Amino acid sequence: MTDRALIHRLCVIGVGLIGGSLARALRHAGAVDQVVGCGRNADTLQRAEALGVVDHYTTDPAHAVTGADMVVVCVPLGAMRGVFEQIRGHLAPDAVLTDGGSAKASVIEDARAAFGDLPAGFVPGHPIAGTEKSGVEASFSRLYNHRRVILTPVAESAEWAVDRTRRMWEAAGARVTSMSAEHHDDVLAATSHLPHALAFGLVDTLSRWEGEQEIFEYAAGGFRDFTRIASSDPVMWRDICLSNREALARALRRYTEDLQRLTELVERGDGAALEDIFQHAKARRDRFVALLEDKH
Ligand SMILES: NC(=O)C1=CN([C@@H]2O[C@H](COP(=O)(O)OP(=O)(O)OC[C@H]3O[C@@H](n4cnc5c(N)ncnc54)[C@H](O)[C@@H]3O)[C@@H](O)[C@H]2O)C=CC1
Ligand SMILES: O=C(O)C(=O)Cc1ccc(O)cc1
Repeated sequence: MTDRALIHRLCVIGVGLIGGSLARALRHAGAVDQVVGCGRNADTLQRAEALGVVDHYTTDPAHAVTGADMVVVCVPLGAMRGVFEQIRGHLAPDAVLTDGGSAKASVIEDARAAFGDLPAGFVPGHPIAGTEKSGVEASFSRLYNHRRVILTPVAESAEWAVDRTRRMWEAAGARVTSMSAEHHDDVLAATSHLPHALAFGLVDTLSRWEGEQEIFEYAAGGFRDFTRIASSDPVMWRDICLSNREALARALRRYTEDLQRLTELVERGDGAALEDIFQHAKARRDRFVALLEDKH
């Protein structure tokens, strides 16, 4: 007799980069018996089935969650509440309900608005892994390898549910930590939401400068590195910025103040102060990259 898989029936709502990669990783690890995909578009789901990412699919979320012991919602943040409303009353009592959304307080608020009393199986989560690409075609099984996943359990989250969610992400290759949704949103505003807003903003600004054709023609690797994430999905990032408005606005203001100071140093020609900033930043980034490489 073989061991029981960690998950019998996995339901992924939103089979794109994040949901598709999770399904692939769990299949690869032998951690799931059956994967049901759900989305709005039957053509996309059919492609997911053809790629072997899901075994079955349906466009009806209520039907999709029926009989699932693990439900992972991987839709853009603006679609979370609608999905929760559609699955309300159809989850098995012992099912885990988790998500991959990039902001967490808004997902919890959406779940409270949709469910009233939160199910004991509800465990919000966020894989700190992704790319600038979207859709099931961009998904791959190693996406979560050695990457972090943050869980932000609420008071209602049962221990068995948190434990099963943690084991699912570990089976996908990730390292799991927990924190409050508020802390998560502050940290991610600084490390992810701010850089994405800046990259989108920089490319937009330059694209409206006179002679923009020439600017882009002569852009070097540094420009490409800095702006890769401006190729990310605009609707997804609109939703993230709106869902984490307060923390992101605080981060943008702090950054604007420092940028103002940098502008003054350049105008004054204060080479010593500029070099100080650059030395400090280089040392900090080199340390960060070395740490990342250590973990691989
Ligand atoms: N792209 C990234 O690098 C990361 C994204 N996230 C989060 O993961 C979530 C999903 O992002 P991706 O997988 O990148 O997006 P994606 O665009 O690749 O996939 C989203 C899927 O959800 C489906 N969808 C949209 N609205 C829906 C609805 N109302 N009902 C059912 N399905 C619906 C879309 O058709 C698509 O298949 C987002 O909440 C995002 O914030 C988290 C970590 C990294
Ligand atoms: O493309 C990249 O490097 C990313 O930073 C991907 C990413 C996007 C959104 C998240 O919530 C987490 C990771």
